[in-house]
Amino acid sequence: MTKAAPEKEKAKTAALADQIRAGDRRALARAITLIESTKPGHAEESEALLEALLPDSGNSVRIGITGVPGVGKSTFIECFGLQLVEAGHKVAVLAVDPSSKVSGGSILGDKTRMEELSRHPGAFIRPSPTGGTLGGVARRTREAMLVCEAAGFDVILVETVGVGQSETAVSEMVDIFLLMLLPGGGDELQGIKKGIVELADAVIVNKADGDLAAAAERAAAEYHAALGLLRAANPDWRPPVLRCSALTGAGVAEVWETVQAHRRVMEASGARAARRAAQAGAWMWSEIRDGLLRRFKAHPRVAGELDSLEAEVRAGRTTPTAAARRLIGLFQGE
Ligand SMILES: Nc1nc2c(ncn2[C@@H]2O[C@H](COP(=O)(O)OP(=O)(O)OP(=O)(O)O)[C@@H](O)[C@H]2O)c(=O)[nH]1
Repeated sequence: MTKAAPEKEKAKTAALADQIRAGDRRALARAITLIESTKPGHAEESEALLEALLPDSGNSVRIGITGVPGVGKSTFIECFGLQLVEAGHKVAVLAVDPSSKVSGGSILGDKTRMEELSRHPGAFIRPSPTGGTLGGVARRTREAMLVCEAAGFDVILVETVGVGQSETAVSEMVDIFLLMLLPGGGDELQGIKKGIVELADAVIVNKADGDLAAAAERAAAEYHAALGLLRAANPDWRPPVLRCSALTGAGVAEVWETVQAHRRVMEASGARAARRAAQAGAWMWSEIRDGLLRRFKAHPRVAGELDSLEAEVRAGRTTPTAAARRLIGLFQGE
C-alpha cells in the first residue's frame, strides 16, 4: 500500500477528531484501537489525533479504583456507573492491567462484567490494552482517557487489579484514587502494601451488607484509625473511610458525594490543577525515558556490545559505571 499524501492523512485525522467530538462511539472505539496499535505509521497518526483533541480534553473527573480480585470492583462500577448515567452523566470505564495478554481476555473483557452498564448508551467500557509493559499499557490508557473526554465523557473510571505497581501508575493519571477493601479483620490492611494505602484519597469497605454488615463497621473503624496514623498527602484532605454494598447499592451514592467533595476541596486550594500539571510533566519525562531507552537499545553499535558488556559487568570483570559510560559513548557516536 502506498503511503497517503500528508494532506490526505491530515484530513483523515481531522475528520476522525470531528466525529469523536460529536460523540460518535464507533469513531471513539476506532481512535482507541489506533492508539493501541503497534503498526508502523499508526504512532504518528495517533499522535496527530491526540494533538487535535487535546484542547477538548480534561473536562472530566478522573477516578482511579483498585482492590484485590474479588473485592467487588466490577459489581461496584456497574452500580456506581448506572447511578451516574441515570443522573445524566457520561461514564467511561478503562482499565490498567498489564497482565492481560489475550485480546478480550483482560479484566474487563469478560462480557458478564458490568453487563447492564455496558449496554447503557451513556456508558463506554474499554478493556485494558493487551500485553506490553506497564509503562506502555498506562500510556495507552492515559491517551484513551483524553479521547473519551473529547467525546464528552465527564466521568472516567480507571480500574486496576490490586496487585503490583499498576496502582501507582493509575494514581498518577487520576484526580482521586479509591481503595476498595473487604470487611476483613484488622490485619487486612497489613496485607495491602503500605504504599498503596498512602495513595488512597478514600477507602471504601465493600460488602457492608447482610452477615458482613457488622464486620464492615468494625473494619471501617479500624481502617479509620490506621489511616489517621499516616501522614495525609494533602493538608486539606483527610482520606475518609466509607462503607457500601455494591450488591444492594447502599452507600454507593455517598462515594459519588465524596468524589465531588474532594473535587471542591482540591479545586479551591489549586491542588487539582497542580496535580494535573505535575502528572502531565511526569508523563512527558516517562515518554522521554522510554523513547531514549528504545533508541539506545536499537542503536547498532550499542546493540553490538550491550550483551557482552552486560556479561562482563555480571561477571565482575568491569564496573557498571564503566560499562554504562562506554555504551553511552557508543550511542553518542564517540
Ligand atoms: N455480599 C456482597 N457481595 C458482593 C458485593 N459486591 C460484590 N460481591 C460479590 O463478590 C464477588 C466478586 O465480585 P466482583 O465484582 O467480580 O469482584 P472484582 O473485584 O471485580 O473481582 P475481579 O473481577 O476478580 O477483579 C461476586 O460474587 C459478587 O457478587 C457486595 O457489596 N456485597
